[in-house]
Amino acid sequence: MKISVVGTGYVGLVTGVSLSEIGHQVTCVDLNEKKIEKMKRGISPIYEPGLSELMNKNILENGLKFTTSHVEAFKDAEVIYIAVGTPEEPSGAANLDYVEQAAIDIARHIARPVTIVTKSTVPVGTNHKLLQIIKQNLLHPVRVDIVSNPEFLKEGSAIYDSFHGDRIIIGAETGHAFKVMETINKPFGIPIYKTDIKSAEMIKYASNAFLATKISFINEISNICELVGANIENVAAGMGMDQRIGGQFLKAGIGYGGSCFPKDTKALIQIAGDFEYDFKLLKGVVSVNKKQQRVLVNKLKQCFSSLQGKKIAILGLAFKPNTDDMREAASIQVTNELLNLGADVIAYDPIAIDNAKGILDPLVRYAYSVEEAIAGCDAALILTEWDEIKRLDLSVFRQMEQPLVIDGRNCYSLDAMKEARIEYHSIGRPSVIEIIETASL
Ligand SMILES: NC(=O)c1ccc[n+]([C@@H]2O[C@H](COP(=O)([O-])OP(=O)(O)OC[C@H]3O[C@@H](n4cnc5c(N)ncnc54)[C@H](O)[C@@H]3O)[C@@H](O)[C@H]2O)c1
Ligand SMILES: O=c1ccn([C@@H]2O[C@H](COP(=O)(O)OP(=O)(O)O[C@H]3O[C@H](CO)[C@@H](O)[C@H](O)[C@H]3O)[C@@H](O)[C@H]2O)c(=O)[nH]1
Repeated sequence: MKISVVGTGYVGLVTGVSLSEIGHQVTCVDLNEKKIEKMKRGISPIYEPGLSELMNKNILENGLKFTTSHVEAFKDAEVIYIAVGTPEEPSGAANLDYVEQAAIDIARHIARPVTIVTKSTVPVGTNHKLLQIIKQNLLHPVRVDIVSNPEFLKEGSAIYDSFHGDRIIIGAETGHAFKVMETINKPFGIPIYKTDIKSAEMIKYASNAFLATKISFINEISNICELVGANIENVAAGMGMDQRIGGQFLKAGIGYGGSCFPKDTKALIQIAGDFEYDFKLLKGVVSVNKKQQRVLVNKLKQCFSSLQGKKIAILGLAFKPNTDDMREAASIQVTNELLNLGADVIAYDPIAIDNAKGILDPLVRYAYSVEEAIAGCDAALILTEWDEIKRLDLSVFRQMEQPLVIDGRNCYSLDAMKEARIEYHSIGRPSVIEIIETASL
């Protein structure tokens, strides 16, 4: 089918590339000329494993196109996906300016029947509103169907997720729209769940809110583990064996970040609030997450009488491994707090440094290897569990005069740290200094 995708952020680009890969004729349109120029030259604007290769393959083999022209993108399209951002408003609500503008852009350029598919995460009721906006702005009286088709990809494994997702949600109200979506998506071979539009919109928010709840829950348990002397890794493994609970998203750490969980949890609280419903549980999830992001600095504070002038290495800046995305990364809060406490902060990330430079405080200095970051430091804080960091030869920490590692992602086994005789504090597990002290009694 002839498909256009509006917006080439994570979702738009991955959607465009994967629809092209399964044989559709795809044109991606974005207002950002620099981005489009890059993609035309085969350069992905995002670091995402496998994306650049698949994008170039589809440019060459399947005629995947990029443009800034609405005329070029919309004139022949049978289906148009909206994948523009829905960022957080100061109130927590989703900002719908970009999706509404995209709807107007579409309405002003279509001259044949079109199915509009919303991939962006939008509050319940938005698709009906978009359909109204489109109908009010049409220059030619053509049939328009609307579909809610929320996206569930995870950054860092976006390509894999597109081809191996657990389900494709299709919210529609006409037989024609369901048929078009089934035709488009059949080659993915992923189970399709058909529902009404409002339920599809809610499935997306409820799914993210549930996953965020799992994370805040396990983080609370990890804090209690530290108090009672249990080990969160063992607790999560034992819990996850119960298929009703499931082992995924039970990794304790420094809270969730990224472009989705923080904003979508707040947006759902707001959606409920619009109907005077107080979503107490989700408010708890959000406040636990805020508290959890402070856990590392609190642990560090307990190791020193003052952090004034202390040199602290930050290992990992991206909100999760295998992405250069810095949106709502814990590193923002942690570096700000350390600088406020007078520490000298030197940071390393294998991929995200360029993005970090535009986001972190200018006082943060950067290193281009783990070794360079920790040389002469008083402590190293691990914020992102990159493979490179997990696989480090632990002797590298010996470059610190008194090795002290505070790990927000539980990258190393307690036994290995004990053997390396490195003071090691992690999440929900006994501290290695205590183990060394107890063993030598
Ligand atoms: N990032 C993810 O992993 C992810 C996963 C699932 C769902 N989502 C949802 O998908 C949506 C997009 O997220 P993202 O991270 O890809 O967004 P993004 O903000 O990174 O990218 C959006 C792109 O849309 C472009 N744009 C804005 N208005 C436009 C217009 N009128 N015409 C053409 N282009 C326009 C921008 O220039 C930008 O390149 C959001 O609603 C988000 O919540 C994101
Ligand atoms: O057990 C876990 C799992 C994740 N996280 C953290 O949670 C955040 C989000 O991680 P993840 O969900 O893997 O990445 P995202 O790319 O943000 O993906 C989420 O948000 C997307 C946007 O809506 C959805 O499409 C995905 O299904 C949903 O997983 C990151 O900070 C992770 O470090 C944990 O702390 N513990």
